[in-house]
Amino acid sequence: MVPGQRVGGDAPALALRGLAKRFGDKIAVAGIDLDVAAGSFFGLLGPNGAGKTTSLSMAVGLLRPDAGAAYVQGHDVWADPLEAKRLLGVLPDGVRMFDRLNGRELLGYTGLLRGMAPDEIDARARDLLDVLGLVDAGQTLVVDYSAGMRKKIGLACALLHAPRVLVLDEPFEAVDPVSAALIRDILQRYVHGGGTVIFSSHVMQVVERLCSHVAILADGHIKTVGTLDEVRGGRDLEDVFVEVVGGRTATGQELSWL
Ligand SMILES: Nc1ncnc2c1ncn2[C@@H]1O[C@H](COP(=O)(O)OP(=O)(O)OP(=O)(O)O)[C@@H](O)[C@H]1O
Repeated sequence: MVPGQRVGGDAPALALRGLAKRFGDKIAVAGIDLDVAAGSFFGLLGPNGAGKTTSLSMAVGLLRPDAGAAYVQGHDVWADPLEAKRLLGVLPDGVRMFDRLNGRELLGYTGLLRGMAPDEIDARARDLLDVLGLVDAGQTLVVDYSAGMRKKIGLACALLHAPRVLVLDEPFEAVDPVSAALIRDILQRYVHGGGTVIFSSHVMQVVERLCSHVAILADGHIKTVGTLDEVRGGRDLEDVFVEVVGGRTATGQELSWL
């Protein structure tokens, strides 16, 4: 039995074992191993095209890996999807929503798919729309939402069934600062209450402020992983990130014609 398959209280919230994906000649994810302990606030960092979305999509059962496995509290996401997905709340990036529903209907539909009772769905939907500042948008079709509003209704859908593990792809992208502060607060309270959050981001300040643990992904490989302090090593996270991913620095000569 591999460690990720341990079921029970001491199982990692999320364990990835040799997860790999290729698109044609492009190796998007090169066989990654990762353990996220329950109760962690885990930030997945990486430059554009590093493989973050591909990794998270495979980890939550949205994209079938070419090789490897993913376990949520010991339940194999692909072999035992019902139990794994019961524990999971997911905010995917770029996955089409049922956007011809309004916000309230989308939450209602999500709750019914989750097997929740209609009264409970109504009460929680009301709370979530209120907290996320979407009450007025409750009657608006999701197709007419702004990018930030779509993120927020997606987050509401992920939270609705009170999952134990949240996997959020770029939850702060396109969200205004007031909403971002609110989402940070909700997620911090969720982790203090024993939940686990794994999220991808490009925003170092958010990761430094929130995360207990960090991994940096580049070219489909995990380059470094550990507690925030271990990864930072007493430096700015941004400096570590640029060094780890091999970023170029400006010479001042770029686009001289501009
Ligand atoms: N459906 C697909 N078909 C072909 N190539 C893909 C597909 N999805 C992802 N890729 C490629 O796989 C690599 C990893 O993409 P991925 O979206 O996982 O990166 P990312 O780290 O999430 O990037 P970003 O920060 O820009 O969102 C990229 O080179 C991308 O072009």
